[in-house]
Amino acid sequence: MINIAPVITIDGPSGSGKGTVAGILAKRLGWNLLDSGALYRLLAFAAHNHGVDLTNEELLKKLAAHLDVQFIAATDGQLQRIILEGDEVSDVIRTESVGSGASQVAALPAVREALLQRQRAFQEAPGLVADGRDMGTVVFPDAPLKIFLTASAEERARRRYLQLKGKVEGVSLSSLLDEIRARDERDTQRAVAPLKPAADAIQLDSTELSIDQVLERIMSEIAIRDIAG
Ligand SMILES: Nc1ncnc2c1ncn2[C@@H]1O[C@H](COP(=O)(O)OP(=O)(O)O)[C@@H](O)[C@H]1O
Ligand SMILES: Nc1ccn([C@H]2C[C@H](O)[C@@H](COP(=O)(O)OP(=O)(O)O)O2)c(=O)n1
Repeated sequence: MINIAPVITIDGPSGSGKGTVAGILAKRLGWNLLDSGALYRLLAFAAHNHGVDLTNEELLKKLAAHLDVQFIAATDGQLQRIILEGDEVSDVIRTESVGSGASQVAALPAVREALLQRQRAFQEAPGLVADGRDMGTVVFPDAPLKIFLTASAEERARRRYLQLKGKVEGVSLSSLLDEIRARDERDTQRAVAPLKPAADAIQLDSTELSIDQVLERIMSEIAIRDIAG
């Protein structure tokens, strides 16, 4: 049977605002949410716990195929919760070191293949908002609305700094900028499903836009296409 639940994809580099915007949109529309980056982060985190090297493609593929994870949807007053092998890991997977590990395992073709069906299974009625790097190019190529969200590396590092300051010890703006640039490089240069806009994506530079302004632009694209009923 053809899956007719519409998908809105939001791809882009780290700190461009994908996760924030996708979460608000999903809530506003009453749609499902796929944070695909969380899957790569969970895999890197699980690999660390199980002593699996981040270059061992064969073992990582098996781990990805059997990843025991539960996404508990956000409710009013509570953010989305992520449970890995019975433990709540929602916060611990958000560090830049797990992000860097995620970017490493994400470059392995067998890992991406193992996670593909798991991601597509999120496409359920009434619709799906999916954020990541290859949502519009590979995972949901038929999505009726694809957004490619960017911002300058300096602005993205500044946002991450404000987000982590006070929560994580020893964060510095200059090291965050270095880490963001290294991740951009790896994610755009890899051979499989690199970070790039789909040919039919709408590109949105959020460097000078507030979160509300980004949402307003996307809502007007949704209205033009009449995809949210
Ligand atoms: N347009 C924006 N202007 C200012 N801050 C933003 C904007 N978009 C997102 N942010 C903030 O930047 C940080 C990173 O956003 P996030 O959604 O996690 O980015 P991504 O998922 O692309 O890595 C968050 O603290 C978020 O509140
Ligand atoms: N669809 C996706 C999502 C994430 N990845 C990889 C590449 C990213 O650097 C890491 C982490 O992604 P995540 O979206 O959680 O990272 P940011 O919140 O943008 O910093 O995973 C991917 O290759 N494909």
